[in-house]
Amino acid sequence: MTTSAPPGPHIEVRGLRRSYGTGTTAFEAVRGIDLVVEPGTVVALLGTNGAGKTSALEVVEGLAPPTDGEVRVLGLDPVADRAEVRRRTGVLLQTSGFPADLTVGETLRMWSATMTAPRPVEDALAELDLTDRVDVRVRSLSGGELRRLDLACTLLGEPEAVLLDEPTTGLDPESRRRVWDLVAGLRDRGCSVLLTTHHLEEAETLADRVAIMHAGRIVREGTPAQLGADHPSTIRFEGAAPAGLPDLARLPAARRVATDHGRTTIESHDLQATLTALLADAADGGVRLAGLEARSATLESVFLAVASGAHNDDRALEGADR
Ligand SMILES: Nc1ncnc2c1ncn2[C@@H]1O[C@H](COP(=O)(O)OP(=O)(O)OP(=O)(O)O)[C@@H](O)[C@H]1O
Repeated sequence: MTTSAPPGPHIEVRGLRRSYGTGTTAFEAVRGIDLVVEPGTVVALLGTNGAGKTSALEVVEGLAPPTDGEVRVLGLDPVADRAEVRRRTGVLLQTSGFPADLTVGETLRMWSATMTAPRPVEDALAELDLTDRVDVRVRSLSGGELRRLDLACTLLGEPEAVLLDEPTTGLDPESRRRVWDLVAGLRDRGCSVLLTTHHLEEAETLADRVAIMHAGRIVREGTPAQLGADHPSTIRFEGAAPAGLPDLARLPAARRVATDHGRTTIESHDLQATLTALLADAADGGVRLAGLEARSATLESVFLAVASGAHNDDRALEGADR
């Protein structure tokens, strides 16, 4: 990896807008977003379907010019300085377009031949667990293997900045974990990573910062902990509230109690206070709470609030129409 990036963010997006079509049929998919990815960090772009994640990422990748706003990758313009940006970044698109007749090994060697300083193909194969697939033709690969081949190609040039559009879609849990380790390794060696994902656990595990998009705008941005801070924790157990327990709604810091899908959920603003009181009541009443679990606010609760339109619209509109 070279170290020629100027000091400052590896990826910088300011007031980015992207529209499709013109005139009365124009549609603005990205409506003024700001995003910064510092070296050695992972930023996850989450969002509802059609939120504009891919549309934004394609501009950062240099595949389309912005309708308005500015994008810098390693201090360069991804469209005007396309050749250099391409050489120093790794891009994983949502779908790959490898020739179906080539084998895995041929594909990687062909890719490697286009690069100035690729790493050994064998290392890339081993890293993505593809060594025993080296002679298999692309057309015969499973969806997960194809995704791993795609990733191997993305990382072959030892990129300084990496853009990954849904890197683990279609991967089984074990392969997904392997990709997470790989992304964490990239970060540890100073690489910047901007990825989109629908897996909230992926964002929670990997991302230093998360941006949640909805209808073309970033409506939440921060560390996973910051995003969860305003949201209630949850306590769950199987079935309805058992006889022998006092009214759950009167537990300290309990906000909402609901029983659906065969489970009772208690939302709390102070998990420790609510849980302590619940356990004391259960002990006093000789009640066993089956399948008991307690969780701090997760990205899932933040995301669901955004998706259901319960987010703070003032913040959503901050970036609008600037
Ligand atoms: N070429 C295009 N022409 C017109 N509209 C488009 C085009 N590409 C995307 N869109 C629209 O732009 C919006 C944003 O799409 P985009 O693919 O960026 O969303 P996304 O957040 O990546 O969605 P998903 O999570 O479903 O992949 C969608 O409403 C989509 O229909």
